[in-house]
Amino acid sequence: MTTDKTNRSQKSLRPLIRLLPYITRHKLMVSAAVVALFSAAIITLILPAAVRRMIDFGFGADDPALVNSYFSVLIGVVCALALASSVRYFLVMWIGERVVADVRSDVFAHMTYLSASFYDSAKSGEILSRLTADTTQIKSAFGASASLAMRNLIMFAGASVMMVVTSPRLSIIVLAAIPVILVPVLGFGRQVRKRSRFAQDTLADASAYAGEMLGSVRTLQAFTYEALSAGKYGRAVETAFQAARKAIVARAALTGFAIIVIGSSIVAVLWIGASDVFAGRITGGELSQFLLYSILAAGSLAALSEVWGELSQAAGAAERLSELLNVAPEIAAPAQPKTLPDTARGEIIFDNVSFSYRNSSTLPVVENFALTISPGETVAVVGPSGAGKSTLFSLLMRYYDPVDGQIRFDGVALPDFDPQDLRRHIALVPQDTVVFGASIAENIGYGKPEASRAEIEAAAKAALAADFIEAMPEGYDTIVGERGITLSGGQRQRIAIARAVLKSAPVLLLDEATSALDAESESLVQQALDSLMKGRTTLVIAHRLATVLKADRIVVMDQGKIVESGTHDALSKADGLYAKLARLQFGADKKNGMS
Ligand SMILES: Nc1ncnc2c1ncn2[C@@H]1O[C@H](COP(=O)(O)OP(=O)(O)OP(=O)(O)O)[C@@H](O)[C@H]1O
Repeated sequence: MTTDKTNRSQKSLRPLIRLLPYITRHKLMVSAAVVALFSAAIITLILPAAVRRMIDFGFGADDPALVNSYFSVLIGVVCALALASSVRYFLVMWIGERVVADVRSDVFAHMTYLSASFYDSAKSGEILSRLTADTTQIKSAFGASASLAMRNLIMFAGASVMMVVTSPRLSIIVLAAIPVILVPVLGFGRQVRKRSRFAQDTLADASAYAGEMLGSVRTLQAFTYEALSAGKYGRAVETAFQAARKAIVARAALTGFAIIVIGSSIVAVLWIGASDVFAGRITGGELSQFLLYSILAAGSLAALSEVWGELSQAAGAAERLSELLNVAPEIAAPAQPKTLPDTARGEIIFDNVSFSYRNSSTLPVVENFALTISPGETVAVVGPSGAGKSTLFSLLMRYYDPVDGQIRFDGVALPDFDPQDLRRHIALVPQDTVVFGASIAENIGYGKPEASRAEIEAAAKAALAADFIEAMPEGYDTIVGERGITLSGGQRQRIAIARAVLKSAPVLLLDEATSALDAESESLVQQALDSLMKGRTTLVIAHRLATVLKADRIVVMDQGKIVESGTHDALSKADGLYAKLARLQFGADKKNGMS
């Protein structure tokens, strides 16, 4: 997604066009900024003409009164310039900040809708880097650079016209130098663009690595991997530095080159101009005026060459953000989605479903899977690791669509629903509960965003979590997760159960924890689950004998297929895969398994 595209479409500033809608949204501010830009440029262009008149008619005619009146007008001009410039600065920076804020929110919002298959191959650190580093580049482009470019373009055009008006002869010398400057500038610009995109890509890769490492810092320390990972990150940052260095070298060379060409043509103009004054072809004032205009024109051109580099960098950043915005969610709502009533029954049918993950080998992970789960029924799925049990859940939640066959919820095929509507009717209690860096109340509230505090507390009670929550320093307002209190495995699970209670969905997907909870936590979790499962269609990936004993039916999966199904007693007698698994996983007899 990154470096492989490094060399693609770097020839233009075209990616910036994608950002135009973000700018045109603020028409008033943009028009005001353009007015301020033009005013500041025009006022600056008046100055050399005023200087010439002062020299020729004030000093030349030995008229101090005229010089005095010029100076007082000049103070007024300076004030007007100051006002126009500060208004321009404010408006232009405002637009830059606004555009970046809008782009950031849009990219993040878009990312939250992308499908599981996108995240199977994407790196979250890299996306974060795009959200922060790339948008910052765009800010500087739309804030400073775009306004500089416009101001300098206006100045360059105005100053060039005024140069020709002042002295066509001298103008020819200056204008002849322009192609000599522009051609290499464009060449260098391309180099800068290519190299800075490479630097940004490398940095994004390094950020992805840092994010992954810091996210699992305990594992990193457990394997004494500190020095190795620091070295790896250091090398990645070094590569980014080297890439940035190359971009800087190209820009430095560009700046030096521009100054030499521009400086020499100014000296040449002065030289020839001086002899013209001696020969009486122009006045001293005209030469000063011409010189000031050519300095303005040259200054604008030099600034433009720098701005070109910055805009090119921003184009790279915009291109990378466009890539993200162009990824369409694979799982989307149909044009006319069917809706599930609040009283949905919760009947689930897997109709000869086959599925394989696109990013791994083409071997089917689920194959011809056929299962009907009646409303209110509890089905336990057991099977060896990698059999495809969790994949069933992913298919039912519609993170992925089957390659073949169909899954139906209350008789309607899943793609006929809006995925959000479908997911609102399924409560998932995962094996590893994710606890967010927020208060306990907010964490439980994930089950139902509009839930009241009383509902949240009732859900916690039903999940047998109220006691440990109330014992915490700030009760339901205690911050947990990142930078807060870390919860134990059993506590996390009860938070997940509370979420599911709050959600009160007709279908419950339960992925039992494999990690051994202590006997007390386990019995609390089990009790909480028992009351949650009542009256709901439940599909449970079972790791405990207690669960399989309670299930209405047990389905045994191996290599994506159902190999056996029935009750515990019937399957134990059959002496197939279940009997083997039961001996290994749940212990040889019921007593062991229940403990
Ligand atoms: N996101 C994914 N991308 C590619 N392959 C995947 C993905 N998730 C799972 N797999 C593969 O699909 C197969 C089935 O995985 P799944 O997680 O469904 O098995 P499971 O029965 O739940 O295993 P366990 O009991 O160990 O959790 C495995 O071979 C796994 O490597």
